[in-house]
Amino acid sequence: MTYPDSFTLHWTGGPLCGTAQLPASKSESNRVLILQALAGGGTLENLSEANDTQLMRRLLADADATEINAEDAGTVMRFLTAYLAVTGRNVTLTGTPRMLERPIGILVDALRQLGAVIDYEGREGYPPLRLRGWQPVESAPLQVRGDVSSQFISALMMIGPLVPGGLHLQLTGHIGSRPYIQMTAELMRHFGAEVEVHERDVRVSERPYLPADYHVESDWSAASYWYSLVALAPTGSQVRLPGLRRQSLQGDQVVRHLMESLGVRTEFEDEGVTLYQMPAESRSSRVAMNFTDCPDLAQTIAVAAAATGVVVDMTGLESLRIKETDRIAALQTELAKFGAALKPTVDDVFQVTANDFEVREQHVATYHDHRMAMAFAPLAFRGRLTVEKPVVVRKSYPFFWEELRQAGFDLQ
Ligand SMILES: O=C(O)C1=C[C@@H](OP(=O)(O)O)[C@@H](O)[C@H](O)C1
Ligand SMILES: C=C(OP(=O)(O)O)C(=O)O
Repeated sequence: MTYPDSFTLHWTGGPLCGTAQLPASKSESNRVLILQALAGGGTLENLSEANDTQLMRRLLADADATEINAEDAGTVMRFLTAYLAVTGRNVTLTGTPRMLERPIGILVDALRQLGAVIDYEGREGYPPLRLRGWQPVESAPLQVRGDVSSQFISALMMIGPLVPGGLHLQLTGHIGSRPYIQMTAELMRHFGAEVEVHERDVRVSERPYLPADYHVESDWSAASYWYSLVALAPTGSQVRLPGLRRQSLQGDQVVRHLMESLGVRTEFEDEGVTLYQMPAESRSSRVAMNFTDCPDLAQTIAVAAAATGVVVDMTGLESLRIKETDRIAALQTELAKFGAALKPTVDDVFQVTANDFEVREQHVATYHDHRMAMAFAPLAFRGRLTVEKPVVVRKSYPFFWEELRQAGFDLQ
């Protein structure tokens, strides 16, 4: 699809009803691509069309490249750094200007202790990186901070079976995004690995991966935008989302509980879920939510809460500052355009509030961040709205705007 410079969105119909297609999980897809590369095979069904995943697939297939560009994909940058380090490649890893501001030192330090030769081509602790091979060594337990990005831990875990004597990580500090670590462990087991994750202790045995087939579940983070759409839509709205499972590996499935406070009920069916809008009286007036385990849901909830008038005390937002953009600053600037705020209160709490929330032809900037675009789009139920640089959705949900059009939005 081609994306214009901006989209003006507008809803003219009655209740939102129908079925929406979700992309496949990019977190599952990008792990399985690495694991199948290490295992030497297996079929992969329902691979995500997301740019982050298609990029991972292309880069893994290019065995001769001397420079690899991970663009703006955190999982690609972090997972490939570990994968390429232990496969002994001599290669430079780089990314978009924003990727060069996203830290990677914790992962590089750990890989060096495992015998990887890695240099910084620019600023210490940040990409671009120059990988110069691997002399595998048996290592003492590695101390790895858990409070910057779980992707470092997942990246190390996935190469664990190749490390002589296995891998032992001792996680330090506050551990964020823990469900993604669990997802990594589960998928590794699917490919024959022996891995144990306890509170702060991760152990992976040295043992070859086995090829295995995998069918990727739909993406729960992407589903969050449909929850928000149902929350903001006219009375009586409901949407069916195929491809989501009750037994999910994705921590963002917690959206179904969080969204109850904002008036959306979930019903599981054999092949997916249906979301129902509940009466406005069923919404909470004030609620506390912690995003330590599900940072990618924070923007969806902040915008939906502001629009529905639910005061949310948000915690666990620390990692938002180092994602595709500083998501806290971006939310603050964009919410202010609608008469809403995300204000620091006490002890790392950010409170979402809205006075006279109004949608009247505002332009939402997206900061190279797919989640800014998708989190604000549901506001089009409340008035005409322009989303700038809609191409950003390519990263995780390339056909998002098509789905909105199918659902009945006017997009110009
Ligand atoms: O491992 C993964 O697939 C991801 C982990 C999370 O990142 P952090 O661990 O940096 O919070 C999440 O925000 C990202 O979208 C995907
Ligand atoms: C943070 C995200 O992705 P990544 O860190 O993989 O770039 C995201 O998809 O919201």
